[in-house]
Amino acid sequence: MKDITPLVYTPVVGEACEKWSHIFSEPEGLYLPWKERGNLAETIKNWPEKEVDICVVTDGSRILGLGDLGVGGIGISIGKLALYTACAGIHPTKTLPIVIDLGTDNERLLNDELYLGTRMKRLGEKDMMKFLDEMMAALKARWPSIIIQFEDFKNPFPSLAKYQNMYTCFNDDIQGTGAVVLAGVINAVRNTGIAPKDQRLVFLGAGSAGVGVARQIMEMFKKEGNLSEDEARKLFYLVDSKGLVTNDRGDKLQEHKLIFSRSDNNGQQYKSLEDVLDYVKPTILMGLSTIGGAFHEGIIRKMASYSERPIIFPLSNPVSKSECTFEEAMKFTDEKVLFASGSPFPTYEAKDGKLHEPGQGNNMYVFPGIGMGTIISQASLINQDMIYASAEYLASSLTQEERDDGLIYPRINRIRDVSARVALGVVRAAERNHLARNPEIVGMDDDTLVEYIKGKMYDPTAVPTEVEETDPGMWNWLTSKLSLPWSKL
Ligand SMILES: NC(=O)C1=CN([C@@H]2O[C@H](COP(=O)(O)OP(=O)(O)OC[C@H]3O[C@@H](n4cnc5c(N)ncnc54)[C@H](O)[C@@H]3O)[C@@H](O)[C@H]2O)C=CC1
Ligand SMILES: CC(=O)C(=O)O
Ligand SMILES: [Mg+2]
Repeated sequence: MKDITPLVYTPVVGEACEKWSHIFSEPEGLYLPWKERGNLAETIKNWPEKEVDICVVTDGSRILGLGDLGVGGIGISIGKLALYTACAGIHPTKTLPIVIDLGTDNERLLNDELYLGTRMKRLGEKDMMKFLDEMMAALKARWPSIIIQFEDFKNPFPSLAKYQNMYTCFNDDIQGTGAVVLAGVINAVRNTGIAPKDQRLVFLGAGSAGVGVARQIMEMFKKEGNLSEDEARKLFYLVDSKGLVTNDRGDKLQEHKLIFSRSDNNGQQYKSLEDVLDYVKPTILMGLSTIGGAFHEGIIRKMASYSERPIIFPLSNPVSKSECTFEEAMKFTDEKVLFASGSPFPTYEAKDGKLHEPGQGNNMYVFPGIGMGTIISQASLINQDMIYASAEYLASSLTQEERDDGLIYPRINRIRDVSARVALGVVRAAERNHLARNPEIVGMDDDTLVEYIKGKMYDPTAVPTEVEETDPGMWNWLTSKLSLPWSKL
């Protein structure tokens, strides 16, 4: 997993999405273009697999931190679903990558004669919602239990608000990221010895991921720190491209930022990150800004001057967009930082020769378990309690050895075990919320349920030898691959 995830996922998947129309070899997923509106149910029938458990859908408008990549965004749907198979054992033929093609505002793509998508400017939110209404209904009509994961939409809040109580769906960037970062923060905050009420958090980036993460951490501070909503909210300072988000900044704030907008700035506006840091003196600094290198030496040194164990999470992807590297964070904090990044970084050799491993605060630690837990429980909805449980079970899944080594996330090579634990948490939350519908799991204790989950995981090393007799789906899949050149197998 340690070797393969950087290839099928961040950072290399980002490059694949950028070059998608040039490296295209086979569809690998479903392309739903605007011109098929009114006909999406028929188009979706073209997908050859009878059973689909889960799909990842993007509109390609904000792929990692790389911006609008049009239909090239399907690479991220494919990459995420490859991780569903690798991390949670969802059978590959039961996964469906989707890109909806509503145009692109990327001039490079519009002028590229090899671009595979529709050559038109991206349509607005109203058209998108109409298209999504039709797609959601068509997916559910064909596969009634399908789980729909929304991924890398530029503005994902309206679809989440509209569909979360209607369909079995979740938004990975708001909810999955919120959960995975919360898990890292739970473990990191323990290591600082500073109580939640005395933490101060600055977020560079107030988009879907930034606000999603801030909301989840706020929930934890309310629960664990016995804080009121207002007391917890006041610990958060969000910074976007215009500076600190305040009520009197003079621009119309997007709806999702309002919850964290400050009113205690006495008319003063803080434009740069440096100014915000001087004002807040935070103990925690999060990067979800897509601005590579934004946490430069001066910023990191300031963080080191405010607390003994500064928490610095440069979470933007891919590596080129990371707000700083692990090496920089270690060097400029005198090796005291508690660190996690969205994309992988190499280990760091400290002055005393000890090797330190960076944490990877990436939603890949939770979305496979959220999907698997939903499949196992046969839950009809994915609610906030299920998302929160994924964070709690991830946080508590570290082994003693990992804790002794100072890790805040489990080692990636254990991801299958970890995903089973996360799935367990999701199932338990579904049961608590009366959403679970699988009669087989009623009354199972935790150990039995974890074994049950693991038993349902597809194991690629156990492909049956007589595939044509035992599993026609697998046979079809294999033969379709055999039409490719040998080198691609
Ligand atoms: N580690 C993980 O698991 C995840 C990481 N991400 C990463 O987070 C980043 C942001 O994703 P979204 O929030 O969905 O994007 P978004 O486009 O919704 O938000 C980006 C935010 O950054 C702000 N920003 C842009 N330029 C800035 C500047 N110069 N200074 C300060 N703020 C600036 C924008 O105003 C906006 O608030 C991406 O790089 C993405 O790859 C997203 C989801 C999961
Ligand atoms: C990891 C992820 O979902 C993102 O960077 O958008
Ligand atoms: Mg994403």
